[in-house]
Amino acid sequence: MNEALNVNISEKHHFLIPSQLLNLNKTKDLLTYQGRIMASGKELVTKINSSMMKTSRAQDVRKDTEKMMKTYANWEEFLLPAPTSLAILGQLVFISAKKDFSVNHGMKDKQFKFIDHPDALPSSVLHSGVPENNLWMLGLRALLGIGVLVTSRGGGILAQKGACPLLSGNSLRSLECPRRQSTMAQPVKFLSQEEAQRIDEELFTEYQYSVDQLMELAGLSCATAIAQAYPLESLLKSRPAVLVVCGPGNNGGDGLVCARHLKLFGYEPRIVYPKRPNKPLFQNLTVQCEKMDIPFLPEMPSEEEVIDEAYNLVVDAIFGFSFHGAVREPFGSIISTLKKATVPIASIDIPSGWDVEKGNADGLQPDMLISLTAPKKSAMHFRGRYHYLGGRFVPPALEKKYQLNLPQYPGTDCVLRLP
Ligand SMILES: NC(=O)C1=CN([C@@H]2O[C@H](COP(=O)(O)OP(=O)(O)OC[C@H]3O[C@@H](n4cnc5c(N)ncnc54)[C@H](O)[C@@H]3O)[C@@H](O)[C@H]2O)[C@@H](O)CC1
Ligand SMILES: [K+]
Repeated sequence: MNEALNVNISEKHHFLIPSQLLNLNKTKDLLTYQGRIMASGKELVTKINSSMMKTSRAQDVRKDTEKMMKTYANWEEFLLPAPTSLAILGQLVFISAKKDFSVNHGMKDKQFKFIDHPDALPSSVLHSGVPENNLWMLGLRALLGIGVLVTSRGGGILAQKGACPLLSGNSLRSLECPRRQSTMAQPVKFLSQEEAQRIDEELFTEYQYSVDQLMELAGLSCATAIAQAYPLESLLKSRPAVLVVCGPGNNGGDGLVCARHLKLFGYEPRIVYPKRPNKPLFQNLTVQCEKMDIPFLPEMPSEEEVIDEAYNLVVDAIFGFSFHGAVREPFGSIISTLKKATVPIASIDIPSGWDVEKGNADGLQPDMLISLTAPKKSAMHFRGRYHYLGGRFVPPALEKKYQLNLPQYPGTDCVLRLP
């Protein structure tokens, strides 16, 4: 068997299975995708056989395997501009794309072209119907805790454990994952409150950064991550309104910067800023927002229904890693209202009101968390959909000193989605 197969697993995603790892005669088992896609062996064999016999023209493919393969394209054309591809054992395993493609059309000798990049092994996984492969993969997955990464054009990673962060890029460069092996062995560090504060201090004193500098990068990361997770076109309300609730410290400052960038990205932020520090940094950030026509609300809407009706998202920039003790007013009431709201909440650095290390099971349960610099211990209790890392400004020497084991950000991106 020397043909690669393209097997549809959902409306949007396709698996590409290289020939050497798939033996149709032995295909008895299941094709699975993280427990979501299941095709019984017999059914799978039938589908695969039917697709293999009808791959000479795209129309045939479309006609006979409508759900399996749609319009054709040379798969190589899609590697650079469109989907993310994965490699395993030095071979391309699958391509996922919103666009349709075919691997059998126009390829020399109908051979599948391998991409030699064994480093990508830990970040991808093959699910084939071959029992031996299944066993092998089960063992490998158990060993490495790896999962499948499926990405789609222009979209973010669809949440897979152990997925190579670089693979969120959409070019062949994304197959390179130079720091992955070390991060597999040493996962990203979750900081204690004291460590977070020491790193913060060191950045300003030893490394001579100004707060404005890092806050700008932190706020930009937050806006970028939000735009990735909640793209404008996905918002349910007709206006892309976002409520940004800012607290009295630097976390609140991150919120102001985030609001400014969200506005530049096309969102309509509105800010609640009840306790404004009397410092030039925060005053300047406030003026910048005002001059960009970002409204400051006179007070927090006290009813959650109002928030749910008017906003697509709430950015929680109330407290960060210096929070401690019981929440004082007016933030106690604000957090209570947010707890009752149903719109997604994106928390900057720490869900406000959470103990920095222990979290808070009865507190806010945000849909998104953007950890800055490195996640704090409380992030282990985060149960929302999107956990991003932002604040790509840590000097390597500082990273090394605190053994942060930060994962590699993709290309020039300032954010990275964590598993
Ligand atoms: N070091 C870093 O990596 C960076 C950190 N940044 C941000 O800075 C944050 C830390 O900022 P801060 O140290 O100013 O602290 P926070 O923003 O976490 O909050 C401190 C403020 O909250 C108040 N507060 C604390 N506990 C309270 C309670 N129980 N009830 C009511 N008010 C309470 C304090 O009085 C103080 O005004 C980080 O979480 C992050 O968001 C970024 O701005 C820049 C880079
Ligand atoms: K926060």
